[in-house]
Amino acid sequence: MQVTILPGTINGTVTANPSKSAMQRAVAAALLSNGKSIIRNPGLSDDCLAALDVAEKLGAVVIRTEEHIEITGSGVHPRSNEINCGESGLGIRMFTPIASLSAQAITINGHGSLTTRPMNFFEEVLPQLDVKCSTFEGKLPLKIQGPLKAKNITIDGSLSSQFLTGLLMAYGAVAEEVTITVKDLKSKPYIALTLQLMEQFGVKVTEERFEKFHFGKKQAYKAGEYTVEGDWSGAAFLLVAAAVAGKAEVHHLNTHSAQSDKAILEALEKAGAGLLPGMFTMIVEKHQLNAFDFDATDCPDLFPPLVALAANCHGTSKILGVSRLAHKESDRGKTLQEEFGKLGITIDLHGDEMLVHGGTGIKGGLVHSHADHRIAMACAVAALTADGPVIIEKAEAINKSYPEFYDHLQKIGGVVKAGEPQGI
Ligand SMILES: O=C(O)C1=C[C@@H](OP(=O)(O)O)[C@@H](O)[C@H](O)C1
Ligand SMILES: C=C(OP(=O)(O)O)C(=O)O
Repeated sequence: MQVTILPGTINGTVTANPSKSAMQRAVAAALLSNGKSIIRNPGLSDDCLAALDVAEKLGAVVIRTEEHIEITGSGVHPRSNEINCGESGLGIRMFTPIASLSAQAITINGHGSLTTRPMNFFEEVLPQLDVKCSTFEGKLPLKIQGPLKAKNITIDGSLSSQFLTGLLMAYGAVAEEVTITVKDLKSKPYIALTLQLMEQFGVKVTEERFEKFHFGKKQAYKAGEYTVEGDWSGAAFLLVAAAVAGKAEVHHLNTHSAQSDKAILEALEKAGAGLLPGMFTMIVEKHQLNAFDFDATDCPDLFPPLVALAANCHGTSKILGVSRLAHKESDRGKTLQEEFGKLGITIDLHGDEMLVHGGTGIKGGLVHSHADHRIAMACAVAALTADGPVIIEKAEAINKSYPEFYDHLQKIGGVVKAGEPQGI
């Protein structure tokens, strides 16, 4: 699907979409709880729907109503010997250790970019926990057979925090007096989010400097009511749109959230945007913007909106953490360089550093999302200050995390047209 975004001014109010990171974790915790959990403000992006499907296949009863989702869990009792995590990195890395809690042999699959993302971690780690595990040359499909035994273990956290999230969630159901030790953990705030969610579902883990995670007496997840927070990762695009092209008010954003991507506020502040934070609302408005330096190692999903911001800032912005992007839905450092290059913005990649030469003027043109939701959204934001329309190919990629994105962009004043521009 093609979408065309016209240059123009932003001015409007919108409510943030639900966080898929929070929603997926809540679905997993509800599956592991005994009894009925109610998830309010549920996310319905593709990654969230895949999580609900996996939870059902692993034994939960899921009922969707107009306002909320009920998940009745009783631990892992697979109804199928195959699960599919769609395109979700978090989904597969979280549900693999969870599915390993059962003694049943299970094949775990996915599609699209997930089939190219590394899964060797499981082959190295799960056998240490008495789980048989094989991959196809480090990639999907994964074949596992548990039951997982929670033991003292040391793992490498440098590739992705998602593997640790999966182990923590699974250990929460069975662990007793054991410690997970992690070396070189990246994306730490995502682990803070995992621990917070586990505690909300009744499981407490003692954490030391994000290196040691200790489980004391045996605990059990407790079913309950959970409201999914607004998503800072998706809202970052709207906040940048406001900073470069007008003004916007975004509701349902918790400034005390554990979500790593609320760090977009620091970058906006460094760039000189006008910020008016409330407890659950952010107002951003356009001011003169200057180049900024920002370390995105622990919030890698911010790279695409940061690049859209930097393209509008006078001077060269430096963003650290590019090596974290190689195994996302696309190789995002290179994808951003290629697609923003088509819009006249030069990006240099030097090791772990990205340099964005901004303020040189954004050109209209034809770009491709590479089936990566965050690339489609970054290009849409860049279009607002371009000298002509930007046509985005494979624009439906947004459905992975933020199906409401184009509607929300329109709500705050963006002009979005399906297909190629006509008579523009
Ligand atoms: O736990 C999560 O919800 C996520 C963790 C991050 O992955 P890494 O830990 O691989 O950086 C992030 O990029 C991803 O979009 C969501
Ligand atoms: C990388 C992402 O998600 P995941 O790893 O869960 O697929 C993302 O949402 O940008």
